[in-house]
Amino acid sequence: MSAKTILIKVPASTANLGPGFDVLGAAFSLYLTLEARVLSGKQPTTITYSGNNPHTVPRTVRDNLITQTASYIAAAHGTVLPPLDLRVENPIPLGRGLGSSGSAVVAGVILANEACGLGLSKERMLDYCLLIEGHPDNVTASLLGGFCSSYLAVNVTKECAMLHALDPSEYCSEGNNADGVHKRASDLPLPPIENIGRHVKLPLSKSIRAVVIIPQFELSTKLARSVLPEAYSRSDVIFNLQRLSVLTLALCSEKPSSDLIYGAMQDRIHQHYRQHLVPGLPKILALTPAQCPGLLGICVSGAGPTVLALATDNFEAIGREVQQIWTNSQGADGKAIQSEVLVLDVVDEGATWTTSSS
Ligand SMILES: Nc1ncnc2c1ncn2[C@@H]1O[C@H](COP(=O)(O)OP(=O)(O)OP(=O)(O)O)[C@@H](O)[C@H]1O
Ligand SMILES: N[C@@H](CCO)C(=O)O
Repeated sequence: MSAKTILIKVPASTANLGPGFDVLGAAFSLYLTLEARVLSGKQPTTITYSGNNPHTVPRTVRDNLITQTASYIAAAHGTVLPPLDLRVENPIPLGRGLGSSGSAVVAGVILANEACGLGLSKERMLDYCLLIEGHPDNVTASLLGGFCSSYLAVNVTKECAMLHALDPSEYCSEGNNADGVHKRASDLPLPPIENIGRHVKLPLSKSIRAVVIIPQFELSTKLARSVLPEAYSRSDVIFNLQRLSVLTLALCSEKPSSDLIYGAMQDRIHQHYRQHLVPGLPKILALTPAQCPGLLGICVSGAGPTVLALATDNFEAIGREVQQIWTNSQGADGKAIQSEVLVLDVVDEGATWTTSSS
């Protein structure tokens, strides 16, 4: 019998870009890659993982985000994921604001589509990604690529809560299908909704590169979302709306202006509420284009703690300025915060994959 091999490549992403909380996202030139060999018979699924903090990544189908996602998609189509030999290489740091969970969810949806031959369109895959991730910014960029602006056409909060309340053992099988641990779509408490989101891809200026400064500590999105208020004042909402509309166009200008962009990347919806989770953040966000030539604007990447500086020049020098502030700040362990600088491009192409039989 011929063996199927699936190769999947998914970009990292940033989200929010300042005022665009849960709206703006961009795909980065940093990729999770996954090779899946479909095994025959009743062999168990095996997962090998290399990358950032590998010991923290679960290797069982029920606990690993990629296989959990793939199993859910399979179950929602009345089938099970076949046994797999999965090899994941992931340079995207976990829990740092570079969309690692979004990339894992995208990889999981594609994996189910290919391993189970579901024939889903990209739009339908996006529906599932949105349903699982719960907010559109990271997964839209990772799946489709580019600089994206998106909204949810359906309020998925309730449905996401239902999905996350499911015990993965209700829809995951360890690959030995003999145990028959799966539910059919009609048995799942979550009906798979269609057309969940809408998005546009914006033509980001080619002269803009992203400097990401990644501290060595993690911050889970769950925690970073839990500290946000339920309601905002009218003045704070207006503050963000005004900047968001200017920012989206200003970032697409042939000659991006720091005079427009720096102020347009200010935010009152999330960064202030999260700053106690990221030591040194107020000082970092106060860096200006006058102090750092080439800097257009600076913000928290996603839910943090990584900092994103958009720039047209002096990328490494800008990264070093941020690093210096962290070196002079104390982390939770009382020590200076070490960090890594990457200079990345926003990539037009999102997730790609090939499936071959040998
Ligand atoms: N490749 C992966 N394989 C398995 N689990 C993963 C993978 N990538 C991420 N995860 C899971 O997602 C968690 C991180 O998700 P979280 O949403 O907290 O942060 P993030 O996605 O890196 O940041 P942000 O959402 O702010 O961009 C990890 O701790 C891990 O449990
Ligand atoms: N918009 C999301 C991105 C992180 O996943 C947030 O800031 O919580």
